[in-house]
Amino acid sequence: MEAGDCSYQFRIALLGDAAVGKTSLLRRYVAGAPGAPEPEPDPDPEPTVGVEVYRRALQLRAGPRVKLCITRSFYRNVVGVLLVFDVTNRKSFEHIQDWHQEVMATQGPDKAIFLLVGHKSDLQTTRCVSAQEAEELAASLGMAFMETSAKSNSNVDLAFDTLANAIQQALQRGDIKLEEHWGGVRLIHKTHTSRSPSKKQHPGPCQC
Ligand SMILES: Nc1nc2c(ncn2[C@@H]2O[C@H](COP(=O)(O)OP(=O)(O)OP(=O)(O)O)[C@@H](O)[C@H]2O)c(=O)[nH]1
Repeated sequence: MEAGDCSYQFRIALLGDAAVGKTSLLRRYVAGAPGAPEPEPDPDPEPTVGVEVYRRALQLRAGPRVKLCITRSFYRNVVGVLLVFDVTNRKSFEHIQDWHQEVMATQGPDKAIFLLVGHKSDLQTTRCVSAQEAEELAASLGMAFMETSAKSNSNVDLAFDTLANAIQQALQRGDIKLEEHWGGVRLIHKTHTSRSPSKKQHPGPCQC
């Protein structure tokens, strides 16, 4: 596959307890796209209802471009999951394994790449989950760990970039496979998308 000939579409979900900051993280990431304004996290946003899809394109290190379709609640047919806890909320950390198991039970093992995210890293004085224990949990679940803050815009782009590049590497290794009826990953051949794409090889535009 030539990097310039095609691009990917990855479906990604952010999962975690209420109020850990999923919506703020997503909004910060999408607002960080070139040309977009950068809002402050909403100090008291309404709890999110329904499935909102956020989109942002990025360039993978290996060459291809990818469009991320990101939700904060829907986790069937996703290839990547950010498991988010709040570093100042111990319960949200303890629930991470439940979120992980729920994804595995919903779509089967070896279908998704995970990244553990300790969010609100700007709140150092009220932190109650150490980076070390989060690293240990991540290692035990076979995933990487990163701390982020939407408020101070720390590691927000890096978290999504890390997940997207890990997905691409898993695809290259064959650990994750393109499947015709699975929306987690789509491959879009740029030179063919505008004229009669074959269903198998050219799955078409974003449908997330
Ligand atoms: N200090 C700090 N506060 C944050 C950060 N991100 C979000 N918050 C605050 O945390 C609260 C919850 O943020 P949301 O983004 O609504 O969290 P959520 O996980 O989407 O919540 P639900 O919709 O209930 O699932 C809000 O008051 C945000 O302003 C951050 O990085 N640092």
